Amino acid sequence: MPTSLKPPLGLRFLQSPPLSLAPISFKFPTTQLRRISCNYSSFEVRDVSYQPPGTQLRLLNSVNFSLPEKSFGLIFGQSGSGKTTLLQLLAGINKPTSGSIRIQKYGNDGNPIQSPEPLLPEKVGIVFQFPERYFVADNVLDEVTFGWPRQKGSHQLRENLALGLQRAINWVGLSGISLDKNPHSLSGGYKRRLALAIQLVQIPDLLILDEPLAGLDWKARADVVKLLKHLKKELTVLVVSHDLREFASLVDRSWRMEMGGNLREEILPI
Ligand SMILES: Nc1ncnc2c1ncn2[C@@H]1O[C@H](COP(=O)(O)OP(=O)(O)OP(=O)(O)O)[C@@H](O)[C@H]1O
Repeated sequence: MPTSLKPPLGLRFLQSPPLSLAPISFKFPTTQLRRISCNYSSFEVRDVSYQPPGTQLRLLNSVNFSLPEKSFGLIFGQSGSGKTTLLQLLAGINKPTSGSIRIQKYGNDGNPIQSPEPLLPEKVGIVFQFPERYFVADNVLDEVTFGWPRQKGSHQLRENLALGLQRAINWVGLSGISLDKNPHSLSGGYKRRLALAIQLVQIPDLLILDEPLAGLDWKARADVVKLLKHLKKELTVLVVSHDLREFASLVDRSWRMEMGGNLREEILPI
């Protein structure tokens, strides 16, 4: 059967019982984001320092910054200054030695409306540098569903994942490609789209990208920038990059990471 005639992704994943997957609007409905229109939240990093366990090295030094929801932040700085180290803390891969990483909700008067909540690692999507190097499957469907629950009895969860997957695939513009395709045979730009879709299945509170343009040709770079411009309307996006000019039109806040792990707010030096 030609791939284009195969059942939609959700059906193929869930198999039984079948889902009715009528055309879905892939614009993120506000209700699905669980956001209340008159309030807003901000992702906040307070006094975060980091020493790798068992060392005396201080890689991050009392880092403070915040990023309101649905905005685009860019961190730049010299190689070896600590940018990736910070992203790893935000994604929960390592724990800060001190300080907090949290979500603060505000009312429309600008005052906090409740105590801050910790940013949960499962609510952070992270796309590492050269994500395609970590693809493990030999087709797009397996790549994107890798790690999903396989056991019976979790139908609701799997259904939500499948619907989220369809939405993510459409959102990043991958709906036209065959799910049987080997991820490694995709173009550079489409590999990055796939890596993004994997992170968008469950809508993250924070989407982090480490050098998302690295290794791409000019056309793929322009595609990824355009895609992130679109994503920014719906998500809070934090990017680490040296490609300041290409991101300039998207950036709401930017910071320079100085050697020694000191972060300070700075407009892009372009
Ligand atoms: N676990 C660790 N133990 C000791 N040193 C480390 C550890 N992890 C990172 N480093 C060092 O911390 C410094 C910051 O590294 P990091 O990868 O965060 O920098 P970066 O700003 O992301 O650099 P690049 O732009 O090259 O990716 C580097 O000197 C690195 O060698």
